[in-house]
Amino acid sequence: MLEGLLVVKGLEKRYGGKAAVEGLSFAVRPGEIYALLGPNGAGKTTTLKCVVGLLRPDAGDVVVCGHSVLRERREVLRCTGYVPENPVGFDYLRVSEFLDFVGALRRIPRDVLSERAERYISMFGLEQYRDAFMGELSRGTVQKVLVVASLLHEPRVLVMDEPMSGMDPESQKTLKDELRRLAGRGAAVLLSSHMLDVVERFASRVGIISGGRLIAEGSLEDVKRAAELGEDATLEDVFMRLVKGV
Ligand SMILES: Nc1ncnc2c1ncn2[C@@H]1O[C@H](COP(=O)(O)OP(=O)(O)OP(=O)(O)O)[C@@H](O)[C@H]1O
Repeated sequence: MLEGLLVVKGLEKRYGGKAAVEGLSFAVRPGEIYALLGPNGAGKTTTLKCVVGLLRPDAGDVVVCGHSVLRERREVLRCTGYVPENPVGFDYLRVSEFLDFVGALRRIPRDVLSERAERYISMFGLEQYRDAFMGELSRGTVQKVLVVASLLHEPRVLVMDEPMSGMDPESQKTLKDELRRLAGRGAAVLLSSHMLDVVERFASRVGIISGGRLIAEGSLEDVKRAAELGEDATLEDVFMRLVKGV
């Protein structure tokens, strides 16, 4: 039986008649950074949207912090921080207003919110953007603000869809360090990524999906073995072998 802070059980999602995700099961345990990998259209975003209840699965369920996303989405959202693939709206809010808004939504006491927001603003070098409108920020800067917003309520579970895309190397490092720190304190991190070289050094486990199905899972060593590759193989070699058959 799968156990973890986040458990995906027999997930299936269809668009029209076509399955985007089929029979997908995996778990992310406390302290783990789990990277979902796969080619374009493999079903990563669909999976993450099902995890946070943005999409309703056609079969299966996701249990986060012991709560079913089908029946207890509110509880799931309470213990989860989510970074979507594409930024959503809020162009008319200043960065500080957006973070206040998220803090209010999360019912974070004002003084706590202000201390946490300031810590993250300084960590991600966002000081000069406090008064900028979300709509006038560069893509990478919006990404940093969305990451900060997802961390404000100190969630036990983090679900991040390509969180490093568009971020400069310094911010990528900051984010990796912070996610490692949070995982070290018992958080479960689920992220999708195309950055195999980053994931190789960063993730505790990977799940490789193709055509909506999990084709390999485990530590780097595990997936190398699954791909029948030697010690020197990289995650890119594993990916190419398992996904492309080369
Ligand atoms: N709203 C939608 N309507 C119809 N089909 C969709 C919709 N969203 C996704 N799909 C299809 O579902 C499949 C999985 O898409 P998904 O976005 O989950 O893949 P992904 O692994 O996140 O891809 P990428 O790496 O390109 O972000 C694809 O075939 C895609 O075309």
